[in-house]
Amino acid sequence: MPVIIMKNEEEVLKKLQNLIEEISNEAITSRGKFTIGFSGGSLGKYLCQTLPNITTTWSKWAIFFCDERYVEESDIESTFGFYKKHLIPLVPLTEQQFRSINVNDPVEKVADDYEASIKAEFGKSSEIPSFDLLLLGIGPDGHTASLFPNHPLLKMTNRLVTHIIDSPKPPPKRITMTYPLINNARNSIFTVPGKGKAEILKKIFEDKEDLPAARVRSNNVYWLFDNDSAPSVTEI
Ligand SMILES: O=C(O)[C@H](O)[C@@H](O)[C@H](O)[C@H](O)COP(=O)(O)O
Repeated sequence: MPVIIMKNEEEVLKKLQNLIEEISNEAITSRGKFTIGFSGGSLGKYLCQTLPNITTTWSKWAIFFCDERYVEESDIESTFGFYKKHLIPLVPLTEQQFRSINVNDPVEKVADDYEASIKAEFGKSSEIPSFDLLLLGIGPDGHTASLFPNHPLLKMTNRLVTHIIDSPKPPPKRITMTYPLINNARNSIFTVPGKGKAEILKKIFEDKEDLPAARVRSNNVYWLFDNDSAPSVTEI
């Protein structure tokens, strides 16, 4: 559970950049590709600021979403829509390298198909896939991906991807990775600089509240804080 405290957001983003570069190149060297999960929210801005500076083999990247809103790609709330508009012009990635969703299908089917596409990406073995890296955020209520406090999805063990229709964070309908998939990742990174994250990180690290983000147990979980967000206790 590496907790890394940097001086400020700029230093946090440099650390994020270095970790993504290092993890991507290890994955490509060892396994011939790099499987990564993007989240929405402020991570989008962070990736636009960092990914253009890394040295990697972009064609080997397979990009999925830790969660995605059930909206048209053209909708401002679409996470893929954000990356298509703001990130793709900055780096040598193609749209096809992103596994987006088809909202012409019911949300239940979208989740089923997304799970099937992840299994296909990793080969149909019965093993739970191990993403090389999941980039996660944390909401003010301690949610991560679209796993919200006290929600039944927190207990789901028989699915890798599922759907939610009552997300407390709009929009209400989403698909989301579940803990069996998230916790089998080789690495996950929470990029959480800034005063705005201090309170929720205090709840998790100092008050030991059992919130959804605190339940992430990927093989390596990196918490990237800065002096404004870092709790006084850094063990959970
Ligand atoms: O699509 C989403 O809504 C995200 O995946 C969500 O889990 C996000 O990561 C957190 O809400 C943190 O968002 P911020 O980083 O913008 O606070």
